[in-house]
Amino acid sequence: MGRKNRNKEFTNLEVIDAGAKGKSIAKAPDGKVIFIGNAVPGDVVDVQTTRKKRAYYEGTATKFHSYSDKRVEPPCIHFSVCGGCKWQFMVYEHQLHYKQKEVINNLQRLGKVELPEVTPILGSKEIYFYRNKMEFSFSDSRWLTQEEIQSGKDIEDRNALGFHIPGMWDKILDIEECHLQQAPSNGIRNKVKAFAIKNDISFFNTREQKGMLRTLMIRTSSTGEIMVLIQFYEDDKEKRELLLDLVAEEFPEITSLQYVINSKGNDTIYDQEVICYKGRDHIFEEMEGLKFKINAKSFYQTNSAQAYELYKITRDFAGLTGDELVYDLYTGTGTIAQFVASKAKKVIGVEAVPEAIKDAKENARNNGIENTEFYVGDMKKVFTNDFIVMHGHPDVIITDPPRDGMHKDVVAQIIGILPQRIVYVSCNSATQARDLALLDEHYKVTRTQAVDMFPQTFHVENVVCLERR
Ligand SMILES: C[S@@+](CC[C@H](N)C(=O)[O-])C[C@H]1O[C@@H](n2cnc3c(N)ncnc32)[C@H](O)[C@@H]1O
Repeated sequence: MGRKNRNKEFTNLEVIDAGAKGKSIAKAPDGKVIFIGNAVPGDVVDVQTTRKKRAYYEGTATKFHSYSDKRVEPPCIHFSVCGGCKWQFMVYEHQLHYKQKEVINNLQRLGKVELPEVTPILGSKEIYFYRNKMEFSFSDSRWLTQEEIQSGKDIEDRNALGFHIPGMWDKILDIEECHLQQAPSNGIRNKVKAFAIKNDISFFNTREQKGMLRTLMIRTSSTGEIMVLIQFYEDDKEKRELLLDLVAEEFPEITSLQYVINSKGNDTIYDQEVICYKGRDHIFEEMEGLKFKINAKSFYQTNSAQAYELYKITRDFAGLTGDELVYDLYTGTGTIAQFVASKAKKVIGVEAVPEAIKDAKENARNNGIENTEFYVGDMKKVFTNDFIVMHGHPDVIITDPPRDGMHKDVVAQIIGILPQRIVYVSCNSATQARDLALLDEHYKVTRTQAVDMFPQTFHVENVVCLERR
């Protein structure tokens, strides 16, 4: 016996807001909220629910009675299928409005934060082609469009080089043109695919775990350098070198051509040997005369221009006079630490990834910075009383944790040592709000500034300055 379809249909609903995870919001006649993925605030739609929870529904707009004036025609041909730029159909100013609203909402509702005057969110000058790093996956089972399926034809070309279909680990959407990374990113990706097909180099099959080509990573930098890394699963030296030579010949502007042979189950390269085939094994990014060496495994903020803005705000909020001992928690490759170093007495960076700390030390040395020190380890284990005794009591803590926010022991440790000022940089204002609530007894939020690093998505960065009460 088939399961009863519990999905509901609602007609003529006005979409009233956009909320968490980028979904738009309407109210059902029973008063519950409906989260809708394919509508913009201001649209009037019929909705088919796809999921029912105690407090809300999830659904899809099936018919549009009228379109919102917040809509814009998405420039990308892959828009409706690709999960990458979910807000491409919304005018950029409105994207910014909803991002700012989300941050304020989280800080006030989840963090119970008493907010100072909120300055407007800092939008990105470039709203397309702003990313400096993209990763594409190869697959021999390309995602088929509705038209292809309905045509009933036998489809021979199933090779794809592109992005995972949201929620489907084994299906890749073939990408012809992506609007996220500047040239020659699209050219390189399309040529790599064409060369591989022409020379019969097999694409990866996720289910059967076979095939040669696995992933392609392209990194570009503001200095004009380009890194290309091809990850192979099975290896065939002759074919591998043929492909790499074709790419090098076609794109002489590539300054770093590398590869990995990775026959393990997952395709992360962090525990793999990266082999440099042509050029250098790194590229450089530059900011205010500081140079940051980036290798294939290095973390670097993916929107370089907005990262510069974010770091300037962070430095400004830190209010340094040259006398302060600063801790830069979750320092990554030490970019913030080096960016503020000339304004502080000393900066101490802590980070879990050993390679990042190695880069941080090397970059600081190459930049002639002598007042930074970097330490590796899990924050809650490294950032202890003994560490403070050894390295000194911080006047200012800058913290830039991953999406999960700070571990509660790290927050407790900050409360234990009570620095005068904290600058909290966050890519997830919900976890930031949770941590601010824990700090509230001792700290007052004096400044807050949202920064848009990822136009066309619902993601937003937020910087908060906290002063001791
Ligand atoms: C958002 S990034 C910040 C990077 C850096 N501030 C920047 O702007 O380039 C967060 C960093 O926290 C590190 N991290 C994550 N969990 C950690 C932990 N438990 N202990 C220490 N570092 C951690 C990550 O490796 C990553 O480099």
